[in-house]
Amino acid sequence: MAIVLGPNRYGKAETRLVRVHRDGETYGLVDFNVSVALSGDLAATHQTGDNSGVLPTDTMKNTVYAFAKQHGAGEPEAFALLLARHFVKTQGQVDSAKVSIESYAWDRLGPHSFQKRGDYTRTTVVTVSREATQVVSGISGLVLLNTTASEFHGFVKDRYTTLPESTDRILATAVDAKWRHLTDDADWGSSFQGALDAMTGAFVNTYSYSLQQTLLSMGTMVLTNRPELAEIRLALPNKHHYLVDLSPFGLENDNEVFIAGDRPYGLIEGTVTRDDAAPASAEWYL
Ligand SMILES: O=c1[nH]c(=O)c2[nH]c(=O)[nH]c2[nH]1
Repeated sequence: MAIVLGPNRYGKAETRLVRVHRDGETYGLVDFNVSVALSGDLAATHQTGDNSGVLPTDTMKNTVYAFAKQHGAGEPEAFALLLARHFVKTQGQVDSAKVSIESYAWDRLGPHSFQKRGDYTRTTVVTVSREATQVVSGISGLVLLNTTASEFHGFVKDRYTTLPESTDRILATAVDAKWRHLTDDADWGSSFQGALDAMTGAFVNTYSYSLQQTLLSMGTMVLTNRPELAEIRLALPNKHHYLVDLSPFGLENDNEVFIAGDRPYGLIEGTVTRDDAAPASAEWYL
């Protein structure tokens, strides 16, 4: 009886690629989650640790980003075929390359602005006491992205600061907001839609030097457009998109190829208030 190595494969799973295609004033956006798995003559690394036939998974990730720059990223099938054929063609020890891509859809809001497809959640919390009634409406999971018109620089630099200054970056967030009504009587449906349109419009139209600035402009637009509202609270995660350094491959990256970060993320929170509004009931502050 012998104990033998059975079927095996290896690769880089879930490379998060965001590819911005700049076509004049209009920007395209492709959002992929790419997984590569190679199989072939890989016995040596398992049996003796001889890695002479092992293409590092790190290289697979780099290949995804380099190919996205060189060939663009369009239909996921075409991009997957390109990658899979590359690994089989260039690596003699590889018999088979499996490339899986999840593609996330974004709907266009403007020349460089997008909303992630998929429903947000509309929320409400009503509190009735003997003295007062408070109606709070809100939204969560509204994911917005600007491919440009966002900068972040001039910030504090201490001995731990490594963040490069940016004069052109992706700005993306998942809006989590709650707003309180002045009264218990409104056209709730159009009030919600109006608040949503105001938030989205402000995100799209604000040339941003910080997500904090975008937050205030979103809150201000909501209160300006919706006289029935007293106050809005916004929690905006900064969904970071990191520019990939393609210089080791002799490629420029003019804000075209990004790693979509997961965590940690910046979290920017703030309240915007109509200063003559009656104070909220206690629940608002809990
Ligand atoms: O808009 C931003 N605000 C920040 O406070 C911050 N901090 C950071 O690292 N990146 C950003 N971006």
